[in-house]
Amino acid sequence: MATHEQLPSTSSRTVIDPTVCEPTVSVQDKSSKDAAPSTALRRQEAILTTKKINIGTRRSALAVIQAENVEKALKKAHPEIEYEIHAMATMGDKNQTTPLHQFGAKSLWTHELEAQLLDGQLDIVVHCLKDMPTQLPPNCIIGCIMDREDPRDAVVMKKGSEYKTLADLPDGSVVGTSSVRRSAQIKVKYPTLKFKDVRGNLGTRLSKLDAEDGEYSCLVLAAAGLLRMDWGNRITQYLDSKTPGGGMLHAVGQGALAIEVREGDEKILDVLSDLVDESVTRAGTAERSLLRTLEGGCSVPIGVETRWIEKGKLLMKAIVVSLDGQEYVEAERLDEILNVKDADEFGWKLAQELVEKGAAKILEAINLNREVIEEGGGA
Ligand SMILES: NCc1[nH]cc(CCC(=O)O)c1CC(=O)O
Repeated sequence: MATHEQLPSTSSRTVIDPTVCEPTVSVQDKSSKDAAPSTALRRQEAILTTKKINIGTRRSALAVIQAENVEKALKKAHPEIEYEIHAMATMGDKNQTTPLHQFGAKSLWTHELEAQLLDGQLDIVVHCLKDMPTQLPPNCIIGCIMDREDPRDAVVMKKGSEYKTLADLPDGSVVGTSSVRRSAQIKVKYPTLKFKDVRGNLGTRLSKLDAEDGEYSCLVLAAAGLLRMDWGNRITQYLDSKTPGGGMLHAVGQGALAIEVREGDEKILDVLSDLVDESVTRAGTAERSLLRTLEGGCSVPIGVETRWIEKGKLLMKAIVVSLDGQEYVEAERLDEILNVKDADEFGWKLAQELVEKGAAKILEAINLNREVIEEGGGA
């Protein structure tokens, strides 16, 4: 059963309708927060008593850049507070050989950091929203979803390649990706391409691609990671629903940064409220609600694309694909989304639409015959 992103319990924040579903995880909704009369005063007090914030992150180059971006934004909003970044290796970073599906849930990238957060050694943890499980552990919540880098997937050709797009590649060319969402969607449009797993952080993956005796013709990666690393010049094609010759939809949460905090840590929530991007929070919440409704605890090859058509009107497209690309179900929905609760319901409704169109059958077949149903492999 799907459960909603729970909102913090103070009256100043929106509360999910408990009759719809049991709340488990929280997202800070700035609009509802600002509505509280005593907010300004309480925030001022909280900020005055917060002296230092310990920021946790994975230790890959990309993760550290992301944490530094968060630190920069926090310093700008609250220069009086001291910040320290603690970068640590998670299980996913340490073990690059065990097939991802043997680890089970995505918490592979988040577990150790969450343990330190709950212990009090860390005050906030910076994550790619995409890497966060849709159900967080008890007492952990999303305190802030920040602005979003380009959410699209992108093609990176091997250095010196004469090709630019997936359509250019000769039959049998090998595309490097560990994401079944990517391979399944690409198979729909380009059935003659082959796929091979590629693991490691972004730098490692690019050197595997460029190696002289390398076996990959190209990689498909999140544009966001490449752009944050300043490797945007390696991108030869962006993939989205409108890509000529056949596009694809990105992962839930892709491109957005999220900050995880201890539930009830009002001081930290108040400090973070300056970093909240409301549009991204709502779009990200809708995407996660769709995933939570469909996945039933497991990762699945589903893609999404969200776009604000005009103020308050969100368009979401979604696709569920069989692993071989032979079957897929698509749906889209346009609705007025004024807060996180609307966004949560919106994602749930689009998931229902996909199920009605046959997504459940595709997902069932995948769950019965599970292989690497995991997004990515670390960055
Ligand atoms: N799977 C790992 C991962 N998690 C987040 C990103 C990219 C950055 C982002 O989405 O914010 C990546 C790399 C990739 O998929 O290419």
